[in-house]
Amino acid sequence: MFMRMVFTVAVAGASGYAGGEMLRLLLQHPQAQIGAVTAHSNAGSTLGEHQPHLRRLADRVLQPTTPDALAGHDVVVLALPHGASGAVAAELAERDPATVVVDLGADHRLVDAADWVTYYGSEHAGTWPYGLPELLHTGEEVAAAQRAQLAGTTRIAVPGCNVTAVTLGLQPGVAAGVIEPVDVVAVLANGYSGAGKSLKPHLLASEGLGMAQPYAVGGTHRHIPEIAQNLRAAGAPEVTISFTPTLVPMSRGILATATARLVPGTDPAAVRAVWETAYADEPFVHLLPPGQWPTTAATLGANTALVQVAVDERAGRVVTVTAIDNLVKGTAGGALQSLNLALGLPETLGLPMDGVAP
Ligand SMILES: NC(=O)C1=CN([C@@H]2O[C@H](COP(=O)(O)OP(=O)(O)OC[C@H]3O[C@@H](n4cnc5c(N)ncnc54)[C@H](OP(=O)(O)O)[C@@H]3O)[C@@H](O)[C@H]2O)C=CC1
Ligand SMILES: CC(=O)N[C@@H](CCC(=O)OP(=O)(O)O)C(=O)O
Repeated sequence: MFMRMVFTVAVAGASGYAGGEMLRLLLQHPQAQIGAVTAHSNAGSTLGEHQPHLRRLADRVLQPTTPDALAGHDVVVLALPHGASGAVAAELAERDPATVVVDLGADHRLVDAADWVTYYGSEHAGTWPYGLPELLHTGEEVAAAQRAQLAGTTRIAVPGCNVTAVTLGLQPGVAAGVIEPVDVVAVLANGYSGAGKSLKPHLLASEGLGMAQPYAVGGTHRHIPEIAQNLRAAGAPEVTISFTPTLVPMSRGILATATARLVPGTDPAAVRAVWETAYADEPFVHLLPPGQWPTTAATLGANTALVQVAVDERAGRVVTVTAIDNLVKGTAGGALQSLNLALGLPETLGLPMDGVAP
């Protein structure tokens, strides 16, 4: 719909990590024109005080996050805490249903309202088309169904960053029926930016720089139902997942190691071809050559997910390792990729394929 046009975009939560990364990517997008930038407690200050790396927007004044500030744009990106985007989105829909609203938070991701209540403990805001273009659906070799849902949509629920990493690692094996999704174990190393900017004692550099610390242990993490939802889309009738994230001293990045039992009778030598086929045509999901392992460093700043798969024959398990930048493919990059599809633009437009190193 905006094929040869500029689109205007407002970013709510522009003082935060996800909002800041969205702005960084939008500045590189040839058809995006940045409109209002809003915040909450920091409204009234300049963007440069919070995002000093975004030089071209340094003098922009952050407005309060109100429907008045956000209305009148072609696209609104909500980078707000959980529970805050539902009300804002509802007001925007009343004012201008044609505005494309992209929610980086969790409010509109889950299909089952009961899952929302269990893991988030509030009223469910509703379900929107899910912003993971590569999501496999049962019986398909390519992710055409998810892309079809995103084409022309005015609502996008961007996945959680941990969810993106674990889903991309495991879903080819689920869709092809070579792994059993009832005994999945995922352990993740997570950078601190995933926790947002708000101050918490365990996130102080004096504490965090010297340790790796697990959190949300024992089946409590909010991303568990979202991962299960995705693996069910890929064809798993039932999913059981043990999920343990670990904060490690890096600012960006997720390294997700997810393992599952190999379906008995499966030829271990045939497993790699399943992942090769699933991702052969994906611009942003790269299965590495045998023997090369994903690292978070190789994804920083890029919208890529690096994936590797191996079979542990003695344990009878398939081991997948996936690296992403939580703020790019895990949030803002995945959002922009989905937004391109929603606007009828080339999916890869304006998105970085190459990272920064070292
Ligand atoms: N960080 C990440 O890697 C990822 C984040 N996300 C999601 O993106 C969203 C934003 O996360 P992130 O940027 O990390 O968080 P931050 O804490 O860094 O930023 C939060 C933003 O929301 C604003 N805000 C805070 N409270 C309210 C409120 N009550 N109403 C409206 N605005 C408010 C803040 O404004 P102010 O500064 O003025 O207080 C700030 O702009 C969350 O839903 C998060 O879960 C999703 C995937 C990955
Ligand atoms: C390090 C850290 O705390 N990471 C966050 C990731 C947040 C995320 O992916 O986003 P949503 O909160 O929008 O689901 C976590 O594990 O909860």
